[in-house]
Amino acid sequence: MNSITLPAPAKLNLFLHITGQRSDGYHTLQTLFQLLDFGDQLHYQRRQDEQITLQPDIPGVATEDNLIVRAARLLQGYAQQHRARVDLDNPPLGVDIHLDKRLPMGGGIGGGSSNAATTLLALNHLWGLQLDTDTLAELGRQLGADVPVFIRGKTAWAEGIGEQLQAVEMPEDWFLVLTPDCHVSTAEIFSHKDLTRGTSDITVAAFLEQGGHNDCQPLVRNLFPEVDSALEWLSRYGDAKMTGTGACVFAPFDDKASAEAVLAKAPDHLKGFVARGVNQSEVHQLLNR
Ligand SMILES: C[C@](O)(CO)[C@H](O)COP(=O)(O)OP(=O)(O)OC[C@H]1O[C@@H](n2ccc(N)nc2=O)[C@H](O)[C@@H]1O
Ligand SMILES: Nc1ncnc2c1ncn2[C@@H]1O[C@H](COP(=O)(O)OP(=O)(O)OP(=O)(O)O)[C@@H](O)[C@H]1O
Repeated sequence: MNSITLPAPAKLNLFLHITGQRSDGYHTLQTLFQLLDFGDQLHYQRRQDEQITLQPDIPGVATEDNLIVRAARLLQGYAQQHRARVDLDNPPLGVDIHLDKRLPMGGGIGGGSSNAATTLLALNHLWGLQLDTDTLAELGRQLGADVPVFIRGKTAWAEGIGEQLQAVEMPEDWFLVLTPDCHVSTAEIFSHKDLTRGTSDITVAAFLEQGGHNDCQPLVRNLFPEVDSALEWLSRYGDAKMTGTGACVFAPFDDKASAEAVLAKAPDHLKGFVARGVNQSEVHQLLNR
């Protein structure tokens, strides 16, 4: 196989409870990662040398820092180390990558993390590495706390720092996601003195019955008026919440038409998209074919 095209789906955090902080600074949390059927698109073309290229650049993100390039380099290094001992005649591990970016950055919908996960999955396939899911998830974890859920490709309950995952079947609701025009830094929110860090653990059953909240939401609302006004507007039509550390906000709807009807009413400055919640990522469905 010489080329492959795969999506990089977005996720929503249906709730996000911060339950504590570890000695390394990372926060322990509970969340429900809901995968969506909407995202970026990536195309991978094998090269006959060991170079890794990415087009087009993301404005404001240096190529070396791009999670797509970092994921490709990490996998290349891992494969070179582990393959060399087995077979020196392997074809070169190089690739030209093309990115069609649709997801807003810093939106709390996991765009960068999903790009990284799709890249690990795609190159494992394209380069014929046959690494198992646990190995890919561990490589992904080194790139970001949100990468493993996209590697496993299932809507999931998460604990720990977000890496302990348990698949959960959710009703495949439709969501209206609004993308306020501001960029929220995850690191800034997690290091803020006013973040609530002591929410008690709940069970999956308790969440399914009573729901949950997002501990980052009050803080982000205070810091970013754009998020505050998006939440206020969407609350008129549904159960509006923020995802992750923001900036995106969302509400569930029974069907696509209802979600689209609300989006059509949004004031000009409020952009967004309608997507369906899925229990399995489209990436895995395509790779399994
Ligand atoms: C808040 C969530 O979006 C929920 O889905 C994620 O847990 C964030 O995951 P992510 O964007 O992949 O985060 P990373 O890139 O690993 O970390 C960004 C920064 O957020 C902080 N961070 C992240 C995850 C976590 N459980 N505790 C943290 O304190 C760390 O300061 C870290 O430097
Ligand atoms: N391929 C990429 N796509 C998006 N962002 C990237 C990428 N590579 C690096 N980044 C950097 O990562 C930052 C976070 O991007 P991302 O879109 O994952 O945010 P997010 O949606 O808030 O993610 P999360 O929900 O995982 O916190 C961006 O601001 C950008 O600087």
